[in-house]
Amino acid sequence: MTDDAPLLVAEGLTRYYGARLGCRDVSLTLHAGEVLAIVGESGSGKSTLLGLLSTELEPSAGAIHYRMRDGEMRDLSALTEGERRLLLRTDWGFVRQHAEKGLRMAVSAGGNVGERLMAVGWRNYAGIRNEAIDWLSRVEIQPDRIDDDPRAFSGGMRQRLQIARNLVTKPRLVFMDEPTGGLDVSVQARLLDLIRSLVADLGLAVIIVTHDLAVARLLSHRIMVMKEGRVIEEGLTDQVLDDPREPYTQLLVSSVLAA
Ligand SMILES: Nc1ncnc2c1ncn2[C@@H]1O[C@H](COP(=O)(O)OP(=O)(O)OP(=O)(O)O)[C@@H](O)[C@H]1O
Repeated sequence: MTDDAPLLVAEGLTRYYGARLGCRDVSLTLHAGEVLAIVGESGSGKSTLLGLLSTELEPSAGAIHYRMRDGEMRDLSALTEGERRLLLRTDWGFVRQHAEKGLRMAVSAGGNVGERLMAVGWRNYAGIRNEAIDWLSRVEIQPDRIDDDPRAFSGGMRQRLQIARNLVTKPRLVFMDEPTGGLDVSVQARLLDLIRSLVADLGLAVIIVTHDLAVARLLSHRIMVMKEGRVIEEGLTDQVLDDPREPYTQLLVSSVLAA
C-alpha cells in the first residue's frame, strides 16, 4: 500500500431516522493530511454524516473503509467493539462544539490530556505530566493551570483544552463539529488560527462540519455542500466558494457576503 492510498473511503452512506431522511447516498474519499469541510444550512444532514463517518451512528445503507496504521483497509462496520474504541481513543480525535461533551469536566486539565496518553500505553507519571504541560502550552494554556478543572476555564480555553486532549495522541484523522461555534468573534479568530497551524504542523486529516463558510475557507482544501441530506456540490474550497455552480451554493455564499 503506498502513501497515495486513501485514508478513508465512504460509499453510498445513507441514514434514516424512522421515515425522516438524515442523509442519503454520500460518497467521499479522504487522503492523509487533507481537510474536508462539510457545509450546508441547519438540518441539511451535516451532523448525521459526521456521526456516520465517526461510527457514532449506524448507516441504514453504505460502507466506510479506513486505512489502519498497519496499512490495511478495513470495513469499519466489521471492527470489533474493542478495535473501534481503540481507533476512537488513539488514531482519531473528535472536537465537539460543546467542549463539555468532549472533556471530562471534573478532571484536571492535565488529567484530560494525560488520560488519552494512558490509553495509548503511557505509564510514567512524570512523562505524562511533562507531555501534558507541553500540549497545554501548544494550545496557549498557562502551565500553572494544569491542576484546574475545565469548569474554571473560559469557553475559548475549554475548546483549546479539548483540542490538546484530542491531538496529544497524534491522531491521523480528526472530526470537528462546529469547533468555533458559539464563541465570541475575537475568540473564534484566535482559535481558528490555532487549529489551522496545528493541523498543518501535524499533517492531520480533518473532516469539519461548519455552517460558517469563512471557517471552511480558512481551514479546508475541499468542500462538500449539503442540502436536504444530499451532497449537491463539491470540489476545491476556493473554486466552489469563488465560483459556485449550484444556485443553492450561490445563495449560501452570497448570504455570507451580505452578513
Ligand atoms: N436523532 C434524530 N431523530 C430524528 N431525526 C433526526 C435526528 N437527528 C437528525 N434528524 C433529522 O435529520 C435531518 C438532518 O439533521 P442533521 O442534524 O444531520 O443536520 P445538520 O446539517 O447537522 O443541522 P444543524 O446544523 O442544525 O446541526 C434533519 O431533518 C433532522 O431533523
